[in-house]
Amino acid sequence: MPTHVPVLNIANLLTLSRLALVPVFLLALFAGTDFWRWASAAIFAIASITDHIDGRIARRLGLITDFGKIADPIADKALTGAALVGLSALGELPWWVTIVIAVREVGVTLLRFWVIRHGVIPASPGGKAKTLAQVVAIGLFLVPLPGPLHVVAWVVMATAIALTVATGVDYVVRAVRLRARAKRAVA
Ligand SMILES: O=P(O)(O)OC[C@H](O)CO
Repeated sequence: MPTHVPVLNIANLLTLSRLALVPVFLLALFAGTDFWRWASAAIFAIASITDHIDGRIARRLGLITDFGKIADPIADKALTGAALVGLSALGELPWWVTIVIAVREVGVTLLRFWVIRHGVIPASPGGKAKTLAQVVAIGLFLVPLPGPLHVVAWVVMATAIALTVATGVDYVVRAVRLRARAKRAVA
């Protein structure tokens, strides 16, 4: 692993490109035509794929940075948050779903900054599974599915909500433990 890893490396640039795609995605979602609706789903899919790729590249090329550990989940949350708010604003997803997920995602981000003096809490395997479930659920809501298949979208969304809440609680426990360890170390 290189001793000094530049922050502006290919993995972090991919993460930043995911953030840059958020306003483009929203413009397409609210354009109001079938073509742009499919385009919004495609943009969402492309941006979500960069989430998978940036982590792999960072690990394979030894480009892991603290900036990446913080920016990667924030970029994911900006993309999924924009999609959830957009779908709720369009009346296609109940607001309570968006609010439950948003409270957890903002809360975990604040938690990460709360303990940052003591260390970085990277994405856990559960957190990654949660993001995957959210992305698949949102993708199924974005593409115009025939009525019966909408049930599938809801089953995946229910799984995503359960994982969102469970991993949120897990991060609270991790943050409290990290702080307690750090305090014991200076005592
Ligand atoms: O659950 P979080 O906040 O760690 O987010 C997980 C990331 O989105 C995985 O890329």
